Order: sequence, then C-alpha cells, then structure tokens
Amino acid sequence: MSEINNSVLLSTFLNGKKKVKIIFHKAVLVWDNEKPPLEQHTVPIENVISVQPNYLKATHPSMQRQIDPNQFTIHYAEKAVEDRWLYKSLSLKHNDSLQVASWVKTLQNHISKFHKRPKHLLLFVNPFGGKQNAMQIYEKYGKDLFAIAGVEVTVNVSQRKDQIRDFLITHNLDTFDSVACVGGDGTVSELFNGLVVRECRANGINPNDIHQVLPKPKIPIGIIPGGSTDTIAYCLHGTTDPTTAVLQIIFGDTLGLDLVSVYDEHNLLRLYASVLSYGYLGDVAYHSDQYRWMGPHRYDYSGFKKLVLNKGYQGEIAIYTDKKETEQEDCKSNCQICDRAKLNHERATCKPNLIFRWETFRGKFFMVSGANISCACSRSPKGIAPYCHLGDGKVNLVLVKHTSVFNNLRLLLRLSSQDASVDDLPFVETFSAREFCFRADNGSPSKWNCDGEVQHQTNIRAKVRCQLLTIFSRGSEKVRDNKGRCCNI
Ligand SMILES: Nc1ncnc2c1ncn2[C@@H]1O[C@H](COP(=O)(O)OP(=O)(O)OP(=O)(O)O)[C@@H](O)[C@H]1O
Repeated sequence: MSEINNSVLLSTFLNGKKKVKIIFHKAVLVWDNEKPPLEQHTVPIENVISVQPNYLKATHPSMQRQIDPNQFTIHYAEKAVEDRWLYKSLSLKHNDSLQVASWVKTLQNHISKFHKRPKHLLLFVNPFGGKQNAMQIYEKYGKDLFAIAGVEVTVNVSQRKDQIRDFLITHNLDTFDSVACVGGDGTVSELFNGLVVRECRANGINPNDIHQVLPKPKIPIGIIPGGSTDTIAYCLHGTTDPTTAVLQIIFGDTLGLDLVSVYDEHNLLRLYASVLSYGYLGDVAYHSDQYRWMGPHRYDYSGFKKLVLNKGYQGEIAIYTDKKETEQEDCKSNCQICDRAKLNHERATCKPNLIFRWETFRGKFFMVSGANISCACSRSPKGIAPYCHLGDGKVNLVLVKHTSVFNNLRLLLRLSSQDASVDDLPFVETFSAREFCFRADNGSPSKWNCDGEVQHQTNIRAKVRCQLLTIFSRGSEKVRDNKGRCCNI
C-alpha cells in the first residue's frame, strides 16, 4: 500500500476544449484549468467513486462497444453544504494512450484497496411508506450511481408489512456483502430486526432473554431515505438527501449504531434505533396511521389533535442511570465519545457496572421518551435529545410531566426550533440510561411509538445494545449553534 501511496502522476489533459493540469500525489487528486476561469479542485482518492475508460462512438448499431484509448472519466463525490454530497465527473483526453492507461491503472489500483466498499448489495424497497415513491427514488438517485461504482444491486420490493424482516430471517444471504433499504424509519427497523433475529438463530441465542448479549449482525446496512420523517437517515448522514445516502453506501465507510431491545414480561417485542415514546408521540403514531393517505401531513393533523386532547398518563418508570448530566457535545463523524464507549463495552461486557443505579419515578406524564439518537429531522432540527450519541451505549430518557396545554405548546415549539432545546423547561427531566422499565397505571393507557410504529403492549422493559449495528455512513459534520435561543418561551 505504501508503494501505491507514493505514486505521483502529473499530466495536462483536455477536458472538452479546456486544458486541465492534474496531479495525483499522496492519494489526492488536484487539478486546475490552465486558463481562466482559474479554479482548483482537490479530491482525496477515498471520494473517488470509480475511474473508467471512455468508449468510442459506435458507427453502426451492430458494432461492439470499443474502448477509446485516449479518454477516461473520473467519477467522484464532492461535499456541498449541510452534509450533502454531490456526484461529479471529469472526462480527460490525451493524445498519448500510454499516459491514459497509466492514470486509469494507478487510480483503479488505489480504489481497489478500499475493501469495505460493497460489491453485491441486496436492496429492499418499501413502496408503501412516505410519498409512496421509494422505487422512483432508487431509479432516479441510486441505479446509475451504483452502476458507476460497480455495485451489483438485487432489488426486492416489499409486498406487505414485515416481509423484509421475515426475508432476512429466513433467506440465505451468502451472495451479498451488504443490505440496504429505500424507505422510512419503519423500513429500517424491519431491516435490523430481521438481521438481529437471524444472527441470534445462527448463534443459538434466545432473543427473548433480556440477559443475553445479542450477537452483532455481520453484514453492514445502508439507509436511503424514502419515508415521511426519515429520522434515522437524518441523524446518521446529517441530511435526507438520497444522493448523499447512496454515496455513503458506495464509500463503504461504516459507523456503529446502538440499538435498544424492548421486551414485555416474556418476549422481545422489537429493537429500535430512534425513539420509543409513550403518551403524546405514542398517541400521534396510533392516530396518524389511519390518515396515511395524507402523506407526511398526517403528523401535523394528528399532532395538533392529540396535543389538545392530552390528559396525561399515570405510570411508573424505573431508570438504570448513571445520573450524569448529558455532555453537551454533538455526535459528529469520528466521534470520540462513541469510540470510547465501544472500547469500554468490548472490555467490560461481563463486569457489573458500579456507577449505574436504578431510580424510580411515579407521576402523570405528557410524554415519556427513550431516545437512542438525537431524533433530529427536518421538523425538529435539534431533535428531542440533541446530545444523544449514535454509539455511546446509552439512551436519553426525556420525561415530560403532565402540565397545561400552553406548556405542551412551548415544548413543541422548542422541538421545532433550530436553536432551542427542551431540557431546560421546568416540566422536563432528562437522564442518560442503559435500561428502563415502564408500568402504566390502570385506566386507559397510551401506546408506545417505536421508531414510528405503534407498539400495543404498555408495560415494557428496554435495554441498550452498544453499537450492535454497522451502518454505511461517514456521520454528520454539521456544527450546531448551541448558543442562540430565538424561541425562549
Ligand atoms: N408493501 C408494503 N405494504 C404495506 N406496508 C408495508 C410494505 N412494506 C413495508 N411496509 C410497512 O410500511 C410501514 C411504513 O413504512 P415507513 O416507516 O418506511 O414509512 P413512513 O412511516 O412513511 O416513514 P417514517 O417512519 O420515516 O415516518 C412500516 O410499518 C413498514 O413495515
């Protein structure tokens, strides 16, 4: 590899009619135009998707495509604003075919060293969620880009709820090195629930036993947003832009995402990645499902109705917490908090933890939420738990006491604000925790909203599983302004 890293190439090519001087050194491509407009581009090799020879124009339809020895194209990705990535290409021409061959071979050699880049992808498409356009999203943003990257995609369109989950549990996946989906949070949830149960079966582990260490699925997953809120995709990539999501899969870089397993008295109900929420958000999930024909607007309608009607829900919550104030540090790419948590988890899975204690609270709640990630999305740019990390092995429990409709509105305004968070409201308490347990008092309980899906059992126990899932993503680099308080009511 060091030999490859030391390679230097320097040439002047034609890009259309423009002369382009290009250098490849220390695994970085730099080129600029020889004449105005003078622009310089710098592209590290890890952002290059592929390098391909161009083909000569066929003079007859029956002719086989022939490689043009004097031209090639560099397909690459460039970071735009707000965590978005763009696909770009640069076609280069030279009279000396040896020069062209040398560039193509050297760059292709470099790219072939990225062993984690997927080659055989199993892609599930949910035609039902969001605006029901997941297939169009794949065809518009994914199909060509995967072909350029040399990823062979097998598309599987789901025909019913839970079909993706069942498929992953029962089918042989040996021919695939990666799985992905185009859909919303419910579709992503089907994907990882299927993979974890599959891995449990393969290792003879009973997933219903809360004390078991759940096995990590070996296959990494990709997430292309195609739902209504797409919270998981937004928190991972920092955007719900589909091209960005496709490029994250192609790059092959991964990060570890915590999952939380939820149980009733006897069984594993499901695992979740974003939030498990009782009370207000549970009511919204239950109610809004009947208005799916409205598309994403169903959340506005149900959200308003359930806000006004909320009478509070009585219950008891026990939290296995370290009682630490959440560190006010964003979870960004190469997050050190997540790296430390992974190391600690690997070293100490079997040892008892002396810092964590069970704490119990009784009361009447507007909402109880166990956030596994910040839950930021376009409707709530900071999310309910802005400093919750993707892989720190903890959930942020947000307890919102029953209070006035005015205070409930304050909470929702804070949630939709760019720069205010909910944790300093007097009726909100937050805890970082590894486990929690909730019992509803008799009466008419709410439902749980689990990654946007309704969970009917009310008495549950939930446990965080540190970095159980490997996801194709380089993470978000968004820097948030944490000082402003434009909505300080
Ligand atoms: N072919 C199908 N027919 C009906 N339901 C399906 C099908 N395929 C998947 N589902 C289910 O569709 C539901 C909604 O999908 P999804 O969560 O992806 O979209 P969404 O609810 O619009 O988005 P979000 O969860 O991001 O708000 C999920 O419960 C999923 O299990």
